[in-house]
Amino acid sequence: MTSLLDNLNEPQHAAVTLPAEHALILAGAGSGKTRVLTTRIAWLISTGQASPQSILAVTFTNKAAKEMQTRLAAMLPVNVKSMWIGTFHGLCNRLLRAHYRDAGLPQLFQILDSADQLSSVKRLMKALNVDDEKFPPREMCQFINAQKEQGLRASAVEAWDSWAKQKVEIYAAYEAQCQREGVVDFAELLLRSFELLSRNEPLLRHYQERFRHILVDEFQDTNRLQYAWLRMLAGGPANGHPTNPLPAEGGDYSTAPKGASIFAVGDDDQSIYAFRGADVGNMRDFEREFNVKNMIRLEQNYRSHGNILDAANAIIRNNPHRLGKNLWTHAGSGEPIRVYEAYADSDEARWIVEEVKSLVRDGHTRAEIALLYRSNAQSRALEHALFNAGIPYRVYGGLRFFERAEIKHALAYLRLIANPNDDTAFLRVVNFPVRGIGARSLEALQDAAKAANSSLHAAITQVSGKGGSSLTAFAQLIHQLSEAVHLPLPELIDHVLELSGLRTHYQNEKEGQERLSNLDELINAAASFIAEEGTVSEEGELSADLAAFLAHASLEAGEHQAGEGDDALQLMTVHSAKGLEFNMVFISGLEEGLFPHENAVNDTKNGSNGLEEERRLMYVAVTRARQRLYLSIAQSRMLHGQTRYNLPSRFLDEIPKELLKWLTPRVEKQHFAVSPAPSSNGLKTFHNQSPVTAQRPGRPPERSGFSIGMNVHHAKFGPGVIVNAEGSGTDARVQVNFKAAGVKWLALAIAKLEAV
Ligand SMILES: Nc1ncnc2c1ncn2[C@@H]1O[C@H](COP(=O)(O)OP(=O)(O)OP(=O)(O)O)[C@@H](O)[C@H]1O
Ligand SMILES: [Mg+2]
Repeated sequence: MTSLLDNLNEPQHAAVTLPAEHALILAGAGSGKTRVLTTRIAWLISTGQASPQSILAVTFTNKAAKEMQTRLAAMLPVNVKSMWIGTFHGLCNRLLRAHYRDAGLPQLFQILDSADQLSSVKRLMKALNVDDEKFPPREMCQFINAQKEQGLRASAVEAWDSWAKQKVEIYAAYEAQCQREGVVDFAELLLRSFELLSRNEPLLRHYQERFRHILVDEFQDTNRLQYAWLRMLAGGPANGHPTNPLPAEGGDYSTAPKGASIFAVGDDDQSIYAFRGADVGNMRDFEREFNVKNMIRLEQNYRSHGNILDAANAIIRNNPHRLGKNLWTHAGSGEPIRVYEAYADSDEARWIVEEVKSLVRDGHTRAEIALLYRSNAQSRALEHALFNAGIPYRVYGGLRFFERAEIKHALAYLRLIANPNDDTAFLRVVNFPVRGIGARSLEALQDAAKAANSSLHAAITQVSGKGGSSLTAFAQLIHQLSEAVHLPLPELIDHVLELSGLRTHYQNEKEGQERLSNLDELINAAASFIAEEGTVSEEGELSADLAAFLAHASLEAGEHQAGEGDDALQLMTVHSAKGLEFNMVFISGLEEGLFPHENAVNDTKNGSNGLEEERRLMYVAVTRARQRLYLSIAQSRMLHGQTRYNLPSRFLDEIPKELLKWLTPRVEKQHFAVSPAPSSNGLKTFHNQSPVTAQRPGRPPERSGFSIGMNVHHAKFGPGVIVNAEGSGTDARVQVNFKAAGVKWLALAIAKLEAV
């Protein structure tokens, strides 16, 4: 047993062996928070202080949950699979599955992922004849999710003007639609399970008595509802007001009689989900409300070499509102941080490919090399170059396996087997593969469903004529598929692919080969899912495996993909890299406007400063690296169909110069070789013709002394780079991307612009 505690430093040891009381471990990146949390679970169990069943552990991703289970399994002879270790969504799903009746859900309720939610809202707004320009569906989804994350049902949202009232009405109609269809979105998983427990005293007591130890990783990124959920489970008051679960000011629940102890670990400097409602204030509230006596700080970093850590510390120091801590390491300073300034994104990608190749030649495994970027849109150019170079890579969080169209089609059939009233699934495949059901029949069906307040499936009998008979044939197909529900899951899927016509459809499609192999991969995924997590169906019960697999497909999308065992380069956004570590890390696209993201720079709403959050994100990115860190910049980049010219990110300037090794000369002034080309949206775009060495002058304004790509200075807006130009003589205007002020058009005759 002492071996469990070997290799812990003093504060880590103290944290692992704290008495069963509330505790907050506040510590920087790579200081061993996750390791401490996992070791504490093992220690509690192996010393007999806790049974595996009495532990609830919350991780940020499913990948992290799996890693924790693997580590625990290596430390302890217990069945870790049955333990409650998972994400908030995963744990809530488990709770709702176990108590679906009490939660007012069908047994095989389906989970809507974000894309499903959007299409569900769009469909609803169309049915309600709501102007989607005035109420963009995407914003409606954000609105609905934000309400749910505050614990507010539509009936509890206050609206003062007609615009707000209309939003609340859409929210209410959306709630009704989801309920009718037996589906829940991500935010609903949490709210529904919160309500389930807060309204069901015996059930709450059961779980409160069961979970004696609640451990939460990445606590800084919990939102208000998640915090309230934890607080309730831990034996805080059962929260009298179910529609408003937010903690009352000044509550002190530390004396609650049967309370579990909460062991929370987090890092305020790594809070990167404020834009999605996460609230660092939860750390302060936790400390105050639970009267936390055990506060431990860990400051020794075991992950990164000194130079990397110094860079991270230097960057985060620019944020004013920190709880304050500094990381240090015993490891030597290691190598300098390599910086490459490319003239274009294609050049950046090419350079990364060459570096990766040479790392692999030197014996590094690809799985230990990560390629990080701020936005998903950046991955396309990188993937293209990697694909052409034949480098195996895996994208986390991009277009994910379970989100591919052919997979969603197959899953839609499975969802209809589980629940024919799932209208989202119904509409996805009612005429796919094509079976002659036209828009008019569907409109008639939707009208009938609306009149009868029923699902589309239930309204089929109301539609007459030719459309009606095609719809009836579809209903028969679903019925026929449902009769096979007791087949083992992989066989059921195979059967569905065959009978639905999906397989034939893709066989006849020119480029269908990849889609067909993805569909086969779905069967494999189901088989390995059953092997790993298989459930035991009770007599007469609908296939529990099917329900579990569908939940898995919604919740785990993207976190692991086919061919997991291969040695592949790891591609992901910085957000999805949280908590992970790699020997070699590339951070690409370090440009103003991209990282920090332009939307964030001027964003100060919700009391959270967008730029500070971007800086924390940069801190997360840098601290993923163990041995070597590469930073890259592209002077021009194709994004969303336009070429943009950007300045290097301000975060680069925040790293002390002596830590950096420039692989390209730092050229102060760049001329781009550009030629204007018309684009379909009427905007003028420029395409790079050749590398910067070509030195062809930019286009108009002629003789003005300015050219595209030139660095300039403006008395009010400060430094920037010219990215576009039009007109000539006194009409000449240039578009400048200013480092601090963003992109602006200026008339040269008026603006006091200086070349620098
Ligand atoms: N006492 C120690 N001795 C040796 N290695 C350690 C020690 N503590 C932690 N480590 C190692 O340091 C690395 C970072 O630990 P861990 O991932 O737990 O940090 P963290 O604080 O959770 O980081 P993050 O904030 O990025 O989530 C891991 O590889 C871990 O195994
Ligand atoms: Mg961690």
